[in-house]
Amino acid sequence: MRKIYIFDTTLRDGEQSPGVNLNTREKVEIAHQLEKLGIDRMEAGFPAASPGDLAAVNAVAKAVKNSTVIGLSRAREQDIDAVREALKGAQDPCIHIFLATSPIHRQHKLRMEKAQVLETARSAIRYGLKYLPKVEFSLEDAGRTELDFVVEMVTMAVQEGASVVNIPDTVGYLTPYEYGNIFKHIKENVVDVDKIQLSAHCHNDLGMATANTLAAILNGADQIEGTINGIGERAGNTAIEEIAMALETRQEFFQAKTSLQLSEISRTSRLVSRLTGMVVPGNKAIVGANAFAHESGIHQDGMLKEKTTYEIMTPESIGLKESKLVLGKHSGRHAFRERLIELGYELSEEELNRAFGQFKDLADKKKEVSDDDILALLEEKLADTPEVFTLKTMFVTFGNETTPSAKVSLVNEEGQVIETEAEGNGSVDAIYNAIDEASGESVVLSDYSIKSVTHGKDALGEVHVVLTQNGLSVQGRGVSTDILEASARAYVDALNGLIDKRKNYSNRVDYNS
Ligand SMILES: CC(=O)SCCNC(=O)CCNC(=O)[C@H](O)C(C)(C)COP(=O)(O)OP(=O)(O)OC[C@H]1O[C@@H](n2cnc3c(N)ncnc32)[C@H](O)[C@@H]1OP(=O)(O)O
Ligand SMILES: CC(C)C(=O)C(=O)O
Repeated sequence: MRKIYIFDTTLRDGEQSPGVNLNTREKVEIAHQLEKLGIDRMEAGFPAASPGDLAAVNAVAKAVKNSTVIGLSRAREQDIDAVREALKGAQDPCIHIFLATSPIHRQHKLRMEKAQVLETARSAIRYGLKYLPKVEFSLEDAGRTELDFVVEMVTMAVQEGASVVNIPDTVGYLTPYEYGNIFKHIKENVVDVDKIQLSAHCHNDLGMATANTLAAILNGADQIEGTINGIGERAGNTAIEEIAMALETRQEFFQAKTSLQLSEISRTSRLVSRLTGMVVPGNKAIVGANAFAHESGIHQDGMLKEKTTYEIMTPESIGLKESKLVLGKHSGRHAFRERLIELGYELSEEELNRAFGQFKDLADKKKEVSDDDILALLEEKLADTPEVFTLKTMFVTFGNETTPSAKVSLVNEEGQVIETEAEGNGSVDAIYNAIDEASGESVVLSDYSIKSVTHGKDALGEVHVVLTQNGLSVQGRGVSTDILEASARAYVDALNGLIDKRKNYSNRVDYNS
């Protein structure tokens, strides 16, 4: 099967994402992980950009043993010299020289005629090859370049001895049909085209980077360029993990493969996200938190019966442990029962129906129902919880340069008012510390969530907490237009439930009897 070479530019085009700035140590850490992932070639930076980038590229060049390390350069001798300097010590160095070829870039940016572009690129490739063993040449904005000029430029690069010629859709303008067609045209019209590798480099401005890259592969591209998590200039680049998994999952269709260690994908994605600070959206293909999570009852039922009903690839294949069945308001009885079994409960049909009803009520109010919520539900007494404590007053002091503190007064069953004051890491923590003192209870806050129940500035906030104490879990809810008050109410509600549950523990509804 045909091998597709993977050129990673997370450290160069990826770093061009607004707000991202990787230091040398971070670049080297990512480079090591890219090696583990089995990346064939990695672009470590643009050495002429700054002395810092030159040093970082040099550090990567020296650290990496199993991939080609590449430095980017304009078609200018000073940039090429910077790459020479930066790649000193690299096992397998390569320079990547680019020059824009489209009419828009020629006229407005470079202010060059076609012939000047051709000759500038030719001289740069020659100069590069004097000092470095391999040159990749990119026709920046090839996607908007006249096809006959693309052929002329690629022919020149082949004649000058470039190893790889890259055809970027720099501004993410093309459709898969058009982009694939450029590769087909080059293959059919460039003499000796087999002396070079053809490379695809796509941007995601119209959300077509992955589709365009796959179209290039179908039309003869030997190498694809992209970044981890698809980060990069503007809307980003082709996400390498998407290409790798598309080729893997649809091997019979593409008849091409990469030599990536697919089980390193998840780890690489997490590292890049952490070091760049670019959060991966939950619904991102392959590496998003929801990519292997199932929430709706019908899907969860299918997954429990046979995973291939709703999963075209396994989470294990990218290095994750397992799929997630997320319990929420769309979940059904099958998934609920399965989770109960995992938690150690075997319920009768009647018990299941009752617990499922309570679960759906809770799911209507909470985005995701956790195991602690379920345990709290199962262990909850069916009668109304008597109020041992009620919240009378609260007063919170917060300033960004002072320690938050809270004064709380609770009324107990005997009608006594207990006033306490405590500090905390934040306002809610201070309130909870004060309530703990007033109630004399010692509990663990195992879940806290807040949501707005209505819309607008005067929206009601609903706080949901789960408290645990010696193996008992209880949930509590509080609603108020003020989120601090809602937080206090939820906590007191849960404390009352806990005290009541403790009293009645021996008589509790035993679902396992
Ligand atoms: C599509 C891409 O992603 S390309 C990579 C983009 N990445 C970067 O630009 C990051 C690093 N860049 C930088 O740090 C700076 O832009 C530098 C150091 C490279 C250049 O800085 P400056 O000398 O101040 O130039 P500036 O960036 O303002 O302008 C670019 C100049 O390069 C020219 N230029 C642009 N591309 C090329 C090229 N491939 N080859 C030769 N010259 C080029 C422009 O025409 C312009 O020339 P001019 O000054 O004669 O008008
Ligand atoms: C330098 C080139 C390859 C580039 O990043 C682009 O055209 O998008």
